[in-house]
Amino acid sequence: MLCIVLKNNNPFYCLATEEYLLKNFDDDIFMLWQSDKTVVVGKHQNALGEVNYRYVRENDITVARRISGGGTVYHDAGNVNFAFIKNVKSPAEISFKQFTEPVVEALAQLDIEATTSGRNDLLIKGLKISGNAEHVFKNRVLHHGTLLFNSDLENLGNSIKVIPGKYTSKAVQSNRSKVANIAPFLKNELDIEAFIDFLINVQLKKDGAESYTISADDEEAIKKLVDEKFTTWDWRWGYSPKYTFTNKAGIDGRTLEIYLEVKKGHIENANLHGNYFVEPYATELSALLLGKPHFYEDIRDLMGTDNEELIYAFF
Ligand SMILES: Nc1ncnc2c1ncn2[C@@H]1O[C@H](COP(=O)(O)OP(=O)(O)OP(=O)(O)O)[C@@H](O)[C@H]1O
Repeated sequence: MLCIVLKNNNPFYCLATEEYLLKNFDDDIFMLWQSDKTVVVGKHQNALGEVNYRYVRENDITVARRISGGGTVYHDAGNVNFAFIKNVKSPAEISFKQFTEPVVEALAQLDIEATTSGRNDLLIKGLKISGNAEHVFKNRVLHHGTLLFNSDLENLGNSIKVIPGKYTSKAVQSNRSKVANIAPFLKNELDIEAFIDFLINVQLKKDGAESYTISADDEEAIKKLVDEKFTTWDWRWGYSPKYTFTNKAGIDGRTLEIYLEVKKGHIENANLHGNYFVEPYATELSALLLGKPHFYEDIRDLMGTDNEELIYAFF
């Protein structure tokens, strides 16, 4: 097993590295990585419907999409991600427990009692400390999970706080859980670097484990994947399943009712009602929205305004 601690905190780079190692290596792999403030949505989720758009924009929180299914998680410098990549003979062989158990055992060595929940979570005293997801490629599986060590839980809560009812689709919805950090449960104080060292050393002690560093060739292929997939608008936002958006906003004492149908991130149908825009302007604007990306800059430019209440009414 190759053991890797990624030395790059760019979420797109880290997610691309997972995909690259899954699809281009033949070895079993254990990898740890961390990313700057990011909300990571599952492959089949509606990114706009999962994030608090205004909050993430105003707080420089990146939004990224991963290749595995499941719900939305928040990453920052206090969160550690682990990834197992393994060859399997048949899909029936894949179980979440097989990959969460080594993590539970490692935490037990730190005197922390973590339990697996019915869903794909790890809990301490009923609070979620880890969310897990998988992606299968040919005969290989990527299992990855988060570990909240000392994350900013206020930022976590705010960046995924959504107002229900605005977005409707068949997209996978996240299950909001009560979360906790691991650090407060430790008997002996440990900083996050020491925690990462500890986790990698637990794996390195196993038979056949060796440390691996991303090579210049790996790096080149990973960067290509970053540019061609992970940072693209089409993957991050446009990949969201078709959805409808409805909102009734009060702006400057007037009302604006918005109805949008959006496919591949682009507006296919739009209706603006209420007394915010007078006719025929409302109808004209509705027509102008067609074909435009459902995105901040596009709405702002189309409305020709910096009135944030008006722009954010569209999200
Ligand atoms: N870094 C994190 N670690 C653990 N839980 C988190 C984290 N960030 C957010 N959460 C919680 O997990 C919920 C999403 O969990 P859900 O079960 O929908 O997805 P998941 O399948 O666990 O995510 P993943 O697919 O990455 O495992 C969020 O609404 C939030 O309550």
